[in-house]
Amino acid sequence: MSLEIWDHELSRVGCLDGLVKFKSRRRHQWLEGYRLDGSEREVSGCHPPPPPSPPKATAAGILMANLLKLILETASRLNSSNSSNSSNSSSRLSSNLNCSVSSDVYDSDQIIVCSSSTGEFDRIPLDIFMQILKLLGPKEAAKLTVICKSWKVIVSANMLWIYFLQNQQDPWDSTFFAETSLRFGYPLRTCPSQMQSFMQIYGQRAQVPGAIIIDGGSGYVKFGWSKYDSPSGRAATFLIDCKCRNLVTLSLQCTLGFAIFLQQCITVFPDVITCRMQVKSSTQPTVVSIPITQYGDTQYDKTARRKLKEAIYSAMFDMNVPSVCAVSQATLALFAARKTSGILVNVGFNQTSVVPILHGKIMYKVGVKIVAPGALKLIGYLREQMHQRNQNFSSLYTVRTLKENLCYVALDYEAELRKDTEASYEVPVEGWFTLKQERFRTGEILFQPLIAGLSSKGLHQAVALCIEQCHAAGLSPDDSWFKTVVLAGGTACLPGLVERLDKELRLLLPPSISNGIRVIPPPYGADSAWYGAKLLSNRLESMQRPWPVSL
Ligand SMILES: Nc1ncnc2c1ncn2[C@@H]1O[C@H](COP(=O)(O)OP(=O)(O)OP(=O)(O)O)[C@@H](O)[C@H]1O
Repeated sequence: MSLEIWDHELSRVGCLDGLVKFKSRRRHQWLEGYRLDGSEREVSGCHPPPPPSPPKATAAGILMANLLKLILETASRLNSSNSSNSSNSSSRLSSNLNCSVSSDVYDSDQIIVCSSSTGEFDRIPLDIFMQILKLLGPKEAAKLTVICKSWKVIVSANMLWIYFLQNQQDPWDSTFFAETSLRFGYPLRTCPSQMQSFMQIYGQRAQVPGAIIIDGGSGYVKFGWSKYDSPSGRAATFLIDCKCRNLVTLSLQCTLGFAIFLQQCITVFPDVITCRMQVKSSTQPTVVSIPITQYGDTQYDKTARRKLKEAIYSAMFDMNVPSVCAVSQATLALFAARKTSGILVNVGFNQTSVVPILHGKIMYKVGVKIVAPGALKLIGYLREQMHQRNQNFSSLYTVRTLKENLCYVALDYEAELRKDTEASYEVPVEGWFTLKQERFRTGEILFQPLIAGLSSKGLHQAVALCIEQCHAAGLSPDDSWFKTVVLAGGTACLPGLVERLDKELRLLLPPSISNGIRVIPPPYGADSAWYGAKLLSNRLESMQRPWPVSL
């Protein structure tokens, strides 16, 4: 058999008649025969093999892939002809392939030695072998496991499947997070038990069906498919606010947020699924995020949460959804930052919530804090300031656009007042607008609500109080879980917010507690909860058993 291939480093591989011949483009010398540990055995003028580089779909790769496919076919034929004595088939196949020496296989970061062989392929250095397998792709590589035990060991190497997982749409860390931290569902286990091999994980993930994800925000609902990179669309939900004020569907008195969410379940969600996503609700598992509505730890709050749970079930199952997973928006936003414990600060549409979460569970008994300013208040305050400066605009959309593009949070408010902060932005159709101090005065109401006439705690005070209470509660031997503060919500994208909150927390808290505090920006902006739900829905077990509802 002869084969010629080209690669970016090795210009040619000669005939496969026992020895593999490579010619280095840089050194123009033939390299022949490699020891199995990856170092070359000099046959004629050898040089060290090049470091492994990411494979490219070169002609060389395609040819090599074809070669391996050919081997696979031959091996499968051999395998089936020997199937009458299947227990010995792999060893006979090995001897057919002239096995004699041992091969080295990477297992995660370690190299383990197995005393089997791949016959003539033992002569190929492992890293080149791996490059070839990468070129083959996951489907074809998986087929090679049937050849014999040795091939199975090589092809099952974690490093290969980590590569395949890394090169999927999902970022590698999200795959790892979903598999290690979320795979057992609620309640999350502190220590994930033994990991499966990454080959199994790859195979199982490939079989997980897509789910519909609906993040029912109180201002905007975000919807889309778990298999897609980002939400397919967003729709304003705050418009149904006024309808909800009259909504009395439950015997229980409930908060406005509760009623809005219920209204969303009944009217918005069916519309999103059938009209906007154009899919039959009866065919798709669905993940729903639930805004923080009932945040106390009293019997009344617990009952309200239970009622909400039942209402979600009945609303979703009325739509014939095969399975539903409803998880708090705060928990999902924390997942998006690849965390299962920490303090989630959601700068929401109507209000801002500070939510302590331990192992994926909201710590109501420590206390969820609510501060008044949310996106709506910020927009309202900016509008007021613009009116005072006689700036005219035809819609709130203009104010929102200016907030998103010109506003920021000052690190030192007093110092910022003395600076020239004038900047302009062109809003489509409306034209150019210039803002001065409004640029940072707007975001400042998160820290000093009184500026906008709101008698609420500042965000930093609410977060510091939450951290102190988590510290005092001693819920976990690990004293650092509450030192991770994750921001979420569109308004949390305001530049400077992370730095200011970090600074204020260090000023407010004693060093023994503030040491090690980390404020993390919103992992995916306004879509953080949606991404958290995406991670959850790609979790394997999610699709295989009835899903829990967790508030
Ligand atoms: N980059 C940005 N900078 C500032 N504000 C932004 C940015 N992106 C989005 N926003 C604001 O975020 C707000 C919407 O936030 P979000 O979608 O998180 O609300 P929601 O999820 O509906 O609210 P809730 O969390 O209360 O349910 C809008 O007012 C929008 O102007």
